[in-house]
Amino acid sequence: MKDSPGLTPLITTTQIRKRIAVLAGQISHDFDSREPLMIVSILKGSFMFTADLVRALSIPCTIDFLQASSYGTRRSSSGTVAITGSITVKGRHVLLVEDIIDTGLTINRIVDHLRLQQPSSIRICTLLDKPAARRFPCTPDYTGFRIDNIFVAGYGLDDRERYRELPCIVAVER
Ligand SMILES: O=P(O)(O)OC[C@H]1O[C@H](OP(=O)(O)OP(=O)(O)O)[C@H](O)[C@@H]1O
Ligand code: HPA
Repeated sequence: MKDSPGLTPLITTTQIRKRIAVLAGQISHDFDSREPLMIVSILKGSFMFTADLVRALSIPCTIDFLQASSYGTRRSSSGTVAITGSITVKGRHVLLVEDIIDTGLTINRIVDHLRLQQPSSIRICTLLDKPAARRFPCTPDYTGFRIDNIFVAGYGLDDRERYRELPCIVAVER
């Protein structure tokens, strides 16, 4: 990890790799008999998780992206989610891939947005879950790690656009 004051290691690269292998096994098993799974990666935060997850799957999939932004350069949600990108999910089995579910606002907005198109199913896979921070109900179908209500960065997640490139998850001092 880069030598930066205020960053405390929380989840190592090895722990992430091992957990993704388990998640990918579960997802591959659950969607085995269906048509290609439609992976929808929620940018920016999930770019690294998505890249590692899809390489560990043993089933066919397609990969699309939506960008959702509500934090901007803050450490708390602005309360509104800007969704950009246009994808077609009608009749598809969709797996939303998130880096983190915190208040739950972003994932709820995205699910509502995509349901209008009548997909066959929508499931949620998140690397990190912060249940103690939830303000909008959401129970992910696949979770990498449950964490306390602390601000984290690395492995795609940012603190004011910094640290996305770290290969591990760190806690950020407030
Ligand atoms: O559950 P919530 O409280 O809505 O928080 C989770 C969302 O917040 C982050 O996105 P952000 O808006 O920071 O955009 P980014 O992924 O581009 O960093 C993260 O990537 C999730 O999408
Ligand atoms: O803890 C977090 N870190 C980075 N981005 C986030 N978006 C919601 N929660 C977080």
